[in-house]
This record gives sequence, C-alpha cells and structure tokens, in this order.
Amino acid sequence: MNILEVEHVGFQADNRQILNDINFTVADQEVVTISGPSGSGKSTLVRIIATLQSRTAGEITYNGKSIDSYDPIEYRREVSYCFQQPTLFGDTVRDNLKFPYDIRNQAFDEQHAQNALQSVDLAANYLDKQITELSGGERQRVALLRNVMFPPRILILDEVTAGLDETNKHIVHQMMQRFNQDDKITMLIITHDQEEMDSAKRLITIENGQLKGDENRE
Ligand SMILES: Nc1ncnc2c1ncn2[C@@H]1O[C@H](COP(=O)(O)OP(=O)(O)OP(=O)(O)O)[C@@H](O)[C@H]1O
Repeated sequence: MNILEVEHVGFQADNRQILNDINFTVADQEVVTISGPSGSGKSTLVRIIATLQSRTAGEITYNGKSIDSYDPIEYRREVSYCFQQPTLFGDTVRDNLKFPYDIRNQAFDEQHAQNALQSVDLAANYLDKQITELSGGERQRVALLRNVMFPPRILILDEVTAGLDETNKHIVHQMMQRFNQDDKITMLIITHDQEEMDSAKRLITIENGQLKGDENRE
C-alpha cells in the first residue's frame, strides 16, 4: 500500500519555478533517501509534504486522502519533520521529552523517556540536564527522540546528520534503523552525505526543481 502519493507537484515563488511536476509514491514502511545539489528544491519538497509550506500545483495523498483534507495538527502528528538545526525548547531535556505528552493531555511516562535516552547512549539522568549543556550531537538525539515519543507514520529527516561527528552520526544512523524496523515508521531522508547515499535502498535525485532519478537498489 502507498502511504504517500506525490502527483504533479509544483511550487512557484517570485515568478520562479522552484519545483516542477514532481511525481513519486512511497510504500508504507519504505525508507526513501532524497539527494541533489544545494538549492535544487529538496527542503521545499519535504516541507510541502509536511504541510509546513503550500504547493502551487499538483496533489499529495497521504493514507488514501488528500493532505488538504486532514486537520493540520493531527496531520503533523502523523507526518513529522525534523530539521538539521534541532530546535529544543524550555530549560531541560525533560521539558522536551514531556512536550509530546503535554500536547496530548497525557501523563509523562518517565520510564519510557529514560529508556529512550538510554537507547541513544544518553544516561537516564540526562532528563534533568539543561539543554544549554548539551553538545550538538546530543541536541540532535534529543530532538529526534522528541519526534518519536509517539511514533509518527512518516518521519521526514532534513539533513539531520549534517555537521555531526562520526560517533554521533553512527548513533543517529542506528536510531533511524530502529525507527524504521521497530516502530515501523516510513522515512524520507534528505542528505548530502555520500555514505548515506551509497547505502540508500531507494535514492531519489532532485535537480533544478525536477525529479531527475528514482533508483531502487534492493
Ligand atoms: N517561499 C519561497 N520563496 C522564494 N524562494 C524560495 C521559497 N522557498 C524556497 N525558495 C528557493 O527555492 C530554492 C530551493 O530551496 P530549498 O531549500 O528547497 O533547496 P535544497 O535543495 O533543500 O537546498 P540545500 O541542500 O542547500 O538545503 C532556493 O533557491 C530557495 O531560495
């Protein structure tokens, strides 16, 4: 079953065609890597899919229905977008991992949060760590965890490993694998990283606002 269908999607701004006639479908639980030169329109495309930006042409179907027909808050719980610069809020790691519970009016599951931290090589007592004391890699791990405390159906990762050292990159790669295999999350991964492109099961290439390649390597 296709969880996502992108049909003839375009985006025009300031008389410039930034995306033009993009077509592809994504199967449930598939991992799709998206690459292409800087400025080619990759972020614009996934931001449109995440409903953070509107398209100017075409149609997108999520789980059998137009993305326009969903309640925006519900939709963003199911299709979650994570950016290269992790945005953390509040004062502590707890404030961030508790947030998904707060917006759902649910009691914070401290044990679940501690287990989640330990699964990404962060000690359970990191819950009370000030976010100003975290390294870049630790910030990214906490931001990713916040996005999956309640697993979305689709997780969009926009260059989340850019700027991370090898150790942190490796931990984030393991997180991605678990999100897909254990939590059954469909993933769209934007990357410039050669290793991530080489190991991609399916690689979509965007150039100059157009889909130039869609290669299945399985
Ligand atoms: N709302 C907008 N109005 C005007 N121009 C825009 C808008 N959104 C994106 N652009 C332009 O569209 C082009 C594509 O941007 P986008 O961020 O999607 O590229 P990208 O492929 O993700 O690049 P990078 O790999 O550097 O992140 C850029 O030139 C950008 O300035």
